[in-house]
Amino acid sequence: MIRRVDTHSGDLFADAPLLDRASLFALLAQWTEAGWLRQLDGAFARFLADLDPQASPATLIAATLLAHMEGRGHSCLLLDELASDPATLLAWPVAALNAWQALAPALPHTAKDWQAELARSPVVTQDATHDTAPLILAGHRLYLRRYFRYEHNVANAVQLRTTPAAATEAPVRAWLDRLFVATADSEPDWQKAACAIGTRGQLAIVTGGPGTGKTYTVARLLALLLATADNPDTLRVALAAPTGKAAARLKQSIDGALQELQQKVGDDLPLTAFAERVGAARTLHSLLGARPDTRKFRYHAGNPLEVDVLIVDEASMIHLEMMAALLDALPASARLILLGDKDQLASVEAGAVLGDLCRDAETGRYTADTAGFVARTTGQQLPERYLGDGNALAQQTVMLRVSRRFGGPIGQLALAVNRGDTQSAFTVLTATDAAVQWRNHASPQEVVSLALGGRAGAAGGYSSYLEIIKSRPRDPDGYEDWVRTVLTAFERFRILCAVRDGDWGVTGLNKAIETALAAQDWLPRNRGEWYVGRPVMITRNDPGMQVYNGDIGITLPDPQTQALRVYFLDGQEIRKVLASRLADVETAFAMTVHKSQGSEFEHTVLALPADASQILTRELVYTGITRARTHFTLVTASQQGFEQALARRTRRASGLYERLTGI
Ligand SMILES: Nc1ncnc2c1ncn2[C@@H]1O[C@H](COP(=O)(O)OP(=O)(O)OP(=O)(O)O)[C@@H](O)[C@H]1O
Repeated sequence: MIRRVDTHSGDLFADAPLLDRASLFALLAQWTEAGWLRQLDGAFARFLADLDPQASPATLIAATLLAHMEGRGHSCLLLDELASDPATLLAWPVAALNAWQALAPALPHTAKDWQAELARSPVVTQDATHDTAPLILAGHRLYLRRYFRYEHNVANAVQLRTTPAAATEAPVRAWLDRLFVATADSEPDWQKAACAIGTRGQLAIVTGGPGTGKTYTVARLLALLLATADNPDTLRVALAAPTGKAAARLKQSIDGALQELQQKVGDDLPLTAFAERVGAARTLHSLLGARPDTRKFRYHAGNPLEVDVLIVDEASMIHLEMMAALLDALPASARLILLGDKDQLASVEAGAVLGDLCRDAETGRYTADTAGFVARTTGQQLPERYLGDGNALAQQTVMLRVSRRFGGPIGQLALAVNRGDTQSAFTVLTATDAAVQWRNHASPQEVVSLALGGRAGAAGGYSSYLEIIKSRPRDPDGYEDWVRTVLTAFERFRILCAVRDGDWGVTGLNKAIETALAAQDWLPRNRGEWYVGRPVMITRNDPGMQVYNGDIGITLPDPQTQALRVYFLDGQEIRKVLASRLADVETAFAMTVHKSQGSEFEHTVLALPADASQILTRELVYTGITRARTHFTLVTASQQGFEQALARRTRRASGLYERLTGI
């Protein structure tokens, strides 16, 4: 019988563990108290124990871990890794792992043993279609029913959409030769190939790092689709992205690219009128018709979106549930084009959908059939090294490999980090280039001083937007323009954190920055929760008020009533909400790297604590660096923490790739 566990060492104060239900729940309570599990994880096991009074402790512990892993972004629990390498899978602190090891003799030893044990319980099924059990066992993967269904639906929809449809190749070739300039490069023009591939099948993915021309390419693909459409006047195109900011940026870039193309193609294609018809880009929540208090959207298979072509940018931020909802709402006849950087951090919520979908993007793995199609439609032969036997999705995926505006030190640093090449990263960080600076062995105070404008030559901290706030116009006519200037100035500089809590985290730094700005009279010294100049981020969707998770606004007085309102900028459009009506917000001088996805700032500061264990990953550092447009400052507590981050990859358990590949 297990009586007690030492939460420092993980030692069990008992001899050999003999696991029964009561001792299991006592143990789970201790693990929760120690912070190794969430309350929810144990509560889920209790719920299953009520459903099946015979459920074995091993089944209940698997359920607890499954809930726990879902909370950490995994779509399933990998039983083979749980048996063979729990330390890597669970990534728990040493004491927790010791406790797990002490328990191990009482648990199944191999993946097969786990499967056999789980299969015995009526709360687990291997037949998801006929049985309503809450847990689904699929080989060595254990799923919550909800996630199994999402993954299954996404895989099915992707498979249906990637069946190549017969494309009329001659007009595609003719238009592609007009839209792209021929190059003498030995590498293929992947942008041109992406456009060709985008015309066959009902799904195409264009992935690439920042500035590789994803929007440039998709604007040409739109022109191509318009030029080759049976009924171009009625072609319905929608633009969307996970956040309002990313959506506004997408619309702006596409409009710009179409305007430019209009000059190229003259009267042969009405691209300017087409851009106007496309309308504004929406957030995915708004496109799908999110409703308050329900996970269900207004648009779904029974009430599909009225669209022929849907372009979704920043697809790395789309979580599994959202991707399932998006594919469900899209009519079979519609074409979906996903744009995104597969190397960025995955969504906060469970799933790493773009990463899973782009598993073969680097190597291409194009079949002879695809290579033939690309050759006929673009006049380019794909080099041997990109040929292979990839799945149907790999045939519809193109990776853009050349960055057009990211070649300097920031681009070099991003590349080195993405490869895990610590040496090259240090070479860039220690070179004396104004674009990249590194403050090592720093304290959080260093970050605060940067927020006050402590770096010459770069967008200088937050004082510049606060300076503009001080010159509020008296004339109400000029008010909107002033609001726009304030919001634009705020977007020039940002502090990104790896963690939420502590001195290096979002909460600690926000507080310290507020205090420091107030000490220099940039902010009111006596301020309540809401004050003029407070930047805030929305932390929960509220479709009723049209504010969405991740939206960033600034608190300013209403020109008529002086009541404090939060103003948001979508492209050039201003939205405002009464501050007192916003419940789910946090101050946004410092924000997490996760929440910064889809945004770029002239000067980005990335603050990395010495030890944030599993949170500090290569993807996190890469995402942080690639938010910087002209200046990047890395602030680290220790060099070792940075090195460890580069060595650590984000891995999310999922069965999506295997489903698509039929493994
Ligand atoms: N083939 C090309 N020839 C000339 N300019 C190009 C080409 N491809 C892209 N560009 C230019 O490079 C810049 C970056 O392109 P674009 O914005 O499309 O990249 P992106 O991958 O969408 O970037 P982000 O990651 O920021 O969304 C733009 O100014 C674009 O006009």
